[in-house]
Amino acid sequence: MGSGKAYMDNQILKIEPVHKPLNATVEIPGSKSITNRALLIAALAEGRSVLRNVLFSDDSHYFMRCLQTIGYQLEIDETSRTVAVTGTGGQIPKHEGLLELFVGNAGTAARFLTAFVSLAEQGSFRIDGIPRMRQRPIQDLIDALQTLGVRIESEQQTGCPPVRIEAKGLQGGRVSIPGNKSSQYLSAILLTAPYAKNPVDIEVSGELLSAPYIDMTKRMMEQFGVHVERTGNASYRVSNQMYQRREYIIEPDASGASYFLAAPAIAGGKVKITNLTQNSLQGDAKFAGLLEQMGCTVRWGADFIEVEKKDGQVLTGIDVDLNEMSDTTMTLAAVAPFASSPTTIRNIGHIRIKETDRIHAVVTELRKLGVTVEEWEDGMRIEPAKQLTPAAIDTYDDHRMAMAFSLFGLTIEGLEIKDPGCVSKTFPNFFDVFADMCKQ
Ligand SMILES: O=C(O)C1=C[C@@H](OP(=O)(O)O)[C@@H](O)[C@H](O)C1
Ligand SMILES: C=C(OP(=O)(O)O)C(=O)O
Repeated sequence: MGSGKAYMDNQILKIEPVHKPLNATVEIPGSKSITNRALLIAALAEGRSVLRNVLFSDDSHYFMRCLQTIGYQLEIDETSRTVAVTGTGGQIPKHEGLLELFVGNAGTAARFLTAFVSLAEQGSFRIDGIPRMRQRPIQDLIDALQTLGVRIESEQQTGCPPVRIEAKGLQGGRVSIPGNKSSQYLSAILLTAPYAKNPVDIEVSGELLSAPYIDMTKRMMEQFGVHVERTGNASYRVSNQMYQRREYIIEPDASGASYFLAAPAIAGGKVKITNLTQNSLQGDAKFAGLLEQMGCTVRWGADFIEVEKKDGQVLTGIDVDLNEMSDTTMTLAAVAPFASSPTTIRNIGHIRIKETDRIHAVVTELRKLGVTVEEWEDGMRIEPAKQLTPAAIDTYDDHRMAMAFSLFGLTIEGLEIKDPGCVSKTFPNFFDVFADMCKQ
């Protein structure tokens, strides 16, 4: 089987069930969120940073290509998963005319690069993506950057990309930013704030969703030598500072790991993920805790995490607020029908504006398999399934739909995943790693 990237659009992949308990050790590619933060920070630092265990997927390719288009020198070695970035100490390279940056459907690239190019002293930039990206809101970030002195607008006044920026540097000052659509706006401002002309005081108005990603941003900024001051419950101050170039090892992707941790919960046996630890920067590493609540045994080692479902162990459903790790909604939704009681997933309304309307997509595909599900605006309740029927799963150009629903194929004979190549957004060799897990 080739890597996800090799698939043709609309190809269908049949998942082969496993007939014995799993017993596998799995290596997961680098984190998307950490890779794209590290690339941005390294570009802003002065001198050459070497990033290791870099994720090579659509989202990171777009990010790297955009940095190259802007004028950064990247030494890319995909075989050793290493990228060396020569940073320019906050001076964004000059260019003539309009610079077009294409970000596909990478939310992190769209949001982080919008703030990043706003640091340029001069120059016109246009950031655009695939049609779905043109439906993903960015107005709150545009408003915040305007407040900080940037000339920026949503080109078609839709509040979504394409975004036009006439750069003249980031002035800094006070800004309030809503946190109820995406945490990526706040991360974008925090990451670039050290290079504003004046200190930046940021206040989050209203609730902040996906909060662990802000901790990740803060912790990574600290790892590269920049301090973010917490000035209140929901406020931050970043003064003028410089990132320090360094060698940096990127953690395995915890959201990508969730499918493999969930596999033994469905098929029985155990799966160990190497190099993912309890000290992870990623909130999604806590997904294992949900499986533990459902009845699995979880072991954290110095350099691994392992999930086991013991022979005869019955899973129980859980009632969870998944706001802090909403990328794992699809994974939990795939485990839930195998529990003996219902699972309720709450406070995830914002996943309707991601790669697809994820609540609706999950509910629709679970129903195809014969699962009883109740859908509401910001959540769902999944009933235990007495019997699952095989189906061809629509994946909505959403990598997480493809990866999570593959889990059903571990026990259902004849389960098919449509357009499996969409996994290339964050995990191009997903199906190779999945097949290998089943074979071990
Ligand atoms: O900052 C990040 O790296 C991310 C933040 C989250 O998005 P939201 O803050 O939009 O929920 C998450 O879903 C996304 O996959 C990555
Ligand atoms: C929501 C996701 O991606 P992004 O917002 O970074 O495009 C994701 O990877 O599940």
